[in-house]
Amino acid sequence: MLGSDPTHSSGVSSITSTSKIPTLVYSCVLSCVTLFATLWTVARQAPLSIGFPRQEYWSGLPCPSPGDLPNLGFEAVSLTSPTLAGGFFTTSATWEAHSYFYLSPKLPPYFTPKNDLLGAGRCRLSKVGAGRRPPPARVRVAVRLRPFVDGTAGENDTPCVRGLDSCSLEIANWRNHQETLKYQFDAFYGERSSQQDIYAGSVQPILRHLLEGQNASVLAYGPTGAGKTHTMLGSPEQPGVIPRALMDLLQLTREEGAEGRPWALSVTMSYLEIYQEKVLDLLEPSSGDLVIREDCRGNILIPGLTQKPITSFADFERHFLPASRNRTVGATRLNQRSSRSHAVLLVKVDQRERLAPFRQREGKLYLIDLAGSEDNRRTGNKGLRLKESGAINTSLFVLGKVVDALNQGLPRVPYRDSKLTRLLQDSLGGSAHSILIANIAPERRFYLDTVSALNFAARSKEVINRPFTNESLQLPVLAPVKLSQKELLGPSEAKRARGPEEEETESPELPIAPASASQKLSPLQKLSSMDPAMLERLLSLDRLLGSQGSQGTPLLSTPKRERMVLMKTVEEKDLEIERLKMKQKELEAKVLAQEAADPKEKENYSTTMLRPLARRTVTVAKPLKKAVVMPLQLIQEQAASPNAKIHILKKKGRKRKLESLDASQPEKAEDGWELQISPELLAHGRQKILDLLNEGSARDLRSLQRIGQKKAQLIVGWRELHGPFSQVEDLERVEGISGKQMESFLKANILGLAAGQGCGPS
Ligand SMILES: Nc1ncnc2c1ncn2[C@@H]1O[C@H](COP(=O)(O)OP(=O)(O)OP(=O)(O)O)[C@@H](O)[C@H]1O
Repeated sequence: MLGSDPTHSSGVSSITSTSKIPTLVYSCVLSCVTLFATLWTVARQAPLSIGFPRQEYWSGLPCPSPGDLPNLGFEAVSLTSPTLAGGFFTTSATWEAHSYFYLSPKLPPYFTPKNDLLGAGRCRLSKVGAGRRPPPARVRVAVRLRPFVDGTAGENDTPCVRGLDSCSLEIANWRNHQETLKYQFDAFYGERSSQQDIYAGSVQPILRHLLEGQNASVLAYGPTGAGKTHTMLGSPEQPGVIPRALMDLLQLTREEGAEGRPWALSVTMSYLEIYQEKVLDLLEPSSGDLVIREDCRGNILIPGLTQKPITSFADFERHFLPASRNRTVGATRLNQRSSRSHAVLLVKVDQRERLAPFRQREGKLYLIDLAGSEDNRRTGNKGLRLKESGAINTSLFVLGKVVDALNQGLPRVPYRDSKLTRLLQDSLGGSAHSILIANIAPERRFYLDTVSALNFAARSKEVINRPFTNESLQLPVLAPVKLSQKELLGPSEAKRARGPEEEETESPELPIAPASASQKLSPLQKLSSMDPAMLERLLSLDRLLGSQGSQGTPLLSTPKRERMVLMKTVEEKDLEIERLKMKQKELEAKVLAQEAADPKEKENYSTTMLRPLARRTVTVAKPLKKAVVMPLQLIQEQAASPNAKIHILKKKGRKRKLESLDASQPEKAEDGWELQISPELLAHGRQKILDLLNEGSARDLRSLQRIGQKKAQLIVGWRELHGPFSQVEDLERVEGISGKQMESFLKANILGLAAGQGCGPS
């Protein structure tokens, strides 16, 4: 039997095998190359063409994202821990795929491994690090390895990462399972480290900067389920960074701000989450998506974000605990209570100097619990969870790009590519003292996430911040503006300007000084740095806008560009006023010249000047309004004559015109109310009203007939912008007061005065 002949069989087989070896090897290599070429194409190209985030694709592949795996210069070192590497890789099919992938000669230069070793046990710094002058404040990076949780450690489960000392750790090398990779950070906290260790070692030291008027940030970063929320929030038994920091900060501010100390201190908190690229106020969930803005000093602001004053830890808990329940969490396969959003707690410390030069400072502390990067193959995310995961991964991907751009000194840092990075703009490469706590998990199934997190952390180490003290002077310049918010804005606007929370804050210890009002009006720009004249105009305009019921953000809180446009408008208005004044002078000169040429006219003119209402008749800016107004007695005399005609001023709509009133028409004479009172009384009444218009406060103005709160504010605003009224009729020029209203106002007040009711404040 052919088949039973071992020799024959083996020989054929042998021959066949021999002849087929190259073909088999070739087809094997080809299929491998094809497989990975396909994966590469799908991951790199498909997302670009069909609009899915690339990160989504990478998260589904059996290897880390290219964004997560640049060669940072960590070099493989000798096998420090054979158990670590061997136990992990020898059975790992994924590892085989990785090694093929990363060692392929056809890989783009991005993946080419570096060969220059820097010495055992040391991470080489990235290129830009070399030769750079010592940074003012490098982002500090700590790594925390959590223990195996809830029996996740199997019998043979060895951790894929282990600590070497208080700053370094090693992890199995995916490139060569005979080696491990060593990383060095500012601090490493192993499985046994307590919440207090992390807090005291890495967070507490930066709190003091807040009292210097500088910003500080603490960010918890890492894959899902690695312990970020545990680190930041903890549990009642093991409180995390947030409660500890608040406890200390409040204690510190109480001590520093005590009576007799140079500064008065106050603390406020805001709490938000970034969920699916929406900024949501956790203290006021109904506020909807909020916008993130930047002021001229590069500070990041969120107008409309609720701020709660806190003076004690109980206060903090009262606001924070219910708000935390508003945070979006959900169950995934990897974490029963997985954060589906990035949570940001913002604590502001305001300081006001009690004595001259009355400086004020503001320090901000961001405590950020980032959502974890997710590999959706393992999370089993579908539907909404998958969508959330896409948003989380995308924003973390942008965070990686931001860190890379900062490290490479690129001219454009893509902060604006996600809400998260926009918010972190002053924490990464900005003005804050920042500490990044990279949380990692020991389980082997987290290996790739752990490597990614460590790489990100190592890259972040190189980011340089430039913290500065946020200090300004309290503003005595506001005093001449007579800034009395309550009075000028009226109750509703004043409430809006103060914000609801301030009602709770107003304490006898911190009276609302002019400067505090300025601060409320100007979170964007410290007013002391502005030209006082410009500031005054801005404040007037701001009040005017407020009084006109403008629903938008107060002027001084608008972004720089919009504010510049408004300031330009003010400038133009000023120019216009100047032009009109010039014109008025010219016309006056002309009139005088005419009078000089024609003495009769002069006589007429001087007679007119002597009469009541003369001002009205000679307003040169409105020459068409010129009219002869006769004393009452004369009019009565003329009215007695059947053919006599008198001229009175009558207005139709906004335009005044001279109407000839036939004295024989009694009903029209009735409209001429001015004729019913003596000229002296008329002149006196007008003058009194004019004085009140020019000198009265909004409250005083409300004592006038037909002037309510809104009109009073309009009048005050107009006066601030244009200066005093030269005649009562100027009221027409106030936006929102029509000619008809002006007329009835004049009539009501003068008649009221004549009837002895008086006008003006009693
Ligand atoms: N150091 C630690 N000691 C004990 N248990 C821990 C530690 N760190 C994390 N855990 C536990 O691990 C689980 C997952 O942790 P946590 O929810 O903090 O992860 P996470 O990184 O915030 O995840 P996600 O990004 O999905 O929100 C929790 O049950 C937590 O109690």
